[in-house]
Amino acid sequence: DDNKTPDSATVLTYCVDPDWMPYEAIDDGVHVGISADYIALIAEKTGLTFKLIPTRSWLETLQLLRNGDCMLSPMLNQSTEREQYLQFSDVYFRSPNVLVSLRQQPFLQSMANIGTRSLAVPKGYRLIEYIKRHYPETRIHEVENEPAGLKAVAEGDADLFIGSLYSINGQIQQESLYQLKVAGWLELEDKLRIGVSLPYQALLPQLNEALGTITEAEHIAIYQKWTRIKVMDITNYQLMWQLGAVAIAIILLLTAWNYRSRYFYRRLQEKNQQLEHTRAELESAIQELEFLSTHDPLTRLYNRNFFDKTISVTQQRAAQHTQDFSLVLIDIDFFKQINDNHGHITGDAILRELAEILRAQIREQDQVARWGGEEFVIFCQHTKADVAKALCDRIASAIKQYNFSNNISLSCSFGIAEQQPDEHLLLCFERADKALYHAKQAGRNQVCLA
Ligand SMILES: Nc1nc2c(ncn2[C@@H]2O[C@H](COP(=O)(O)OP(=O)(O)OP(=O)(O)O)[C@@H](O)[C@H]2O)c(=O)[nH]1
Repeated sequence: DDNKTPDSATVLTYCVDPDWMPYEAIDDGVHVGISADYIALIAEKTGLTFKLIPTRSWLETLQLLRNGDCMLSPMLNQSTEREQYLQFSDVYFRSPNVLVSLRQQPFLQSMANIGTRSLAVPKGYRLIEYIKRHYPETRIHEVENEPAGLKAVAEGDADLFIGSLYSINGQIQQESLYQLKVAGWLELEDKLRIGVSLPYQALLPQLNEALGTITEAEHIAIYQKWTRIKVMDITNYQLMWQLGAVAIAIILLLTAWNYRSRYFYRRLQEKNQQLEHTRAELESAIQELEFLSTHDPLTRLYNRNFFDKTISVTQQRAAQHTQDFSLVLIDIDFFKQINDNHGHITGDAILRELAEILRAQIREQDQVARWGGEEFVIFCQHTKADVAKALCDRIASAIKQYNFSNNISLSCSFGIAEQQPDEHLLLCFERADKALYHAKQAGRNQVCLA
């Protein structure tokens, strides 16, 4: 067949990489892997017949392609060097190229960071071409194939291996090379095509057409069939630990912050409670003080201070409205004897009991105060002397009936003064005092009118 034009009768010979799973390999003389499935698909779609020429290495495959002993190779990258003897189809399969190192190596990210590390690359791979062009400083350590490259890294003969993600993944799983990890990605990805030996390039349009009719579902089915292996652990542990540490630090900080806030909140609440307590105490102290400033602590009646103030205000009002009032002075008879005979404590009790009687007997408009030791004063507004007298009689009889402490019987003397027109309170008081004096003089236990 001189013009090399393919027809359905032609058997197309091809060579593959014998050791590049899952892309392709030769297993007991049979072509297996991704490219085997694509060859089968293309055969089905075109009616062409393909025949594998087995080889022992990728280099041998390239050799057979170069001298035309193989018409094509179904899955390889295009490169300048290869273009000298191959024509390439459209890309039909892509996969990233990755760097592999021992686990303890740092994460390198890309070729740019490999520095002086030695790099294992399979012989004949166009990656060698690529690295020599872009990273001429790199120390390249050529190996037979991908498994040999991975082994070199695992055993420390090379620092890094470079290859195709899916095949590396598969081999790490298969060989249990778990001391290896992916240490970076290459900017270069595998764009896999069919390479046709130049004398047979007329095959290409038909092959491209066949590739073009492969559906997405068919692509995915093949991809999944051969890459359905556990995803290699490509975790960057160092970064993970760092992130973890940062996260823990943040959590601890937040917890500490929260704890401190709560602590301060509690302290604040305590302080507030103390403050509230102190405020309440202060308020009651103020109330007590206010009370004491106008009241007698023993009898809880008004004291002289209140009486002075209130009466002077009332006096002014009385002067304006010519309101009349009466003053009643009350003095306990022989109180000294009570103290002497029964003691001061009983004397105090008697004073409180008398105060109780006075409070009970006075009318709403009256105001009673303890004037001094055993002396009381009642200020009776709008009250004439005769009405004040009636009040005194009522008080005297209440005292008589009252059951005092220690069964003490008690009497009081009363002095009443009715305000004269325009009379000053003090003068009125003096007259009441005089009346009281008369009551005492007249034998006590009686009411005297000024
Ligand atoms: N227990 C007690 N005694 C008081 C208080 N204030 C004054 N006294 C006593 O009241 C007595 C008043 O005595 P005097 O002024 O001599 O008058 P009296 O004994 O009541 O006799 P006459 O007023 O003349 O009937 C004194 O012994 C005071 O010590 C007090 O708050 N409590």
